Amino acid sequence: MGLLFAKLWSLFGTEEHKIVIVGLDNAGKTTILYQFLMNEVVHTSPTIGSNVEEVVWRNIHFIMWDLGGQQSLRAAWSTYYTNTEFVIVVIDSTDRERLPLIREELYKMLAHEELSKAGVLVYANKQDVKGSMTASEISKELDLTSIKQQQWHIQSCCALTGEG
Ligand SMILES: Nc1nc2c(ncn2[C@@H]2O[C@H](COP(=O)(O)OP(=O)(O)OP(=O)(O)O)[C@@H](O)[C@H]2O)c(=O)[nH]1
Ligand SMILES: [Mg+2]
Repeated sequence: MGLLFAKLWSLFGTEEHKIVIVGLDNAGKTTILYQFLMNEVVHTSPTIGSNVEEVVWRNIHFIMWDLGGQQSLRAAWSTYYTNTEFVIVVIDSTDRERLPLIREELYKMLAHEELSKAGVLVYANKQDVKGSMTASEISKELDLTSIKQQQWHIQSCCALTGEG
């Protein structure tokens, strides 16, 4: 009986939630992952493939997949979507020129069957840089209010300080 209980408990105790972090190259995804993990800024280089880390917060285990954002790697994003509960979309708020491209990638991603019930968090990163776009500007440009199927939220942040 005790053994069974322990087994059940361990099942609940190790409940895991899968999160994928996507966004164009240089957006700050890897920096954000390690900010979550260690509250520290690590020196990053462009991610080839993915990084995966487990972040534990109040006994809840989050398995976070940080995907490479370079063009050649974006086609592989969809192979990570199975069982994903949350998607974090990281945007370089200084990168005005590529917003149309971000928009295209975002809606392509949201149309995926496996993400139809996922929660979406959009990070407007690099708010420390002067002249960066605000979260509301980005929200407007990306037409986020047109997203009806998923729950979404946009949050401005700075991965270097951990703000947001
Ligand atoms: N000023 C500023 N720079 C940042 C911020 N977040 C990340 N960076 C810098 O942006 C660069 C790219 O960061 P990464 O985290 O490697 O970007 P990535 O999205 O993982 O890029 P890929 O792996 O190529 O897809 C690094 O030089 C970071 O130090 C921020 O909030 N402000
Ligand atoms: Mg990276």
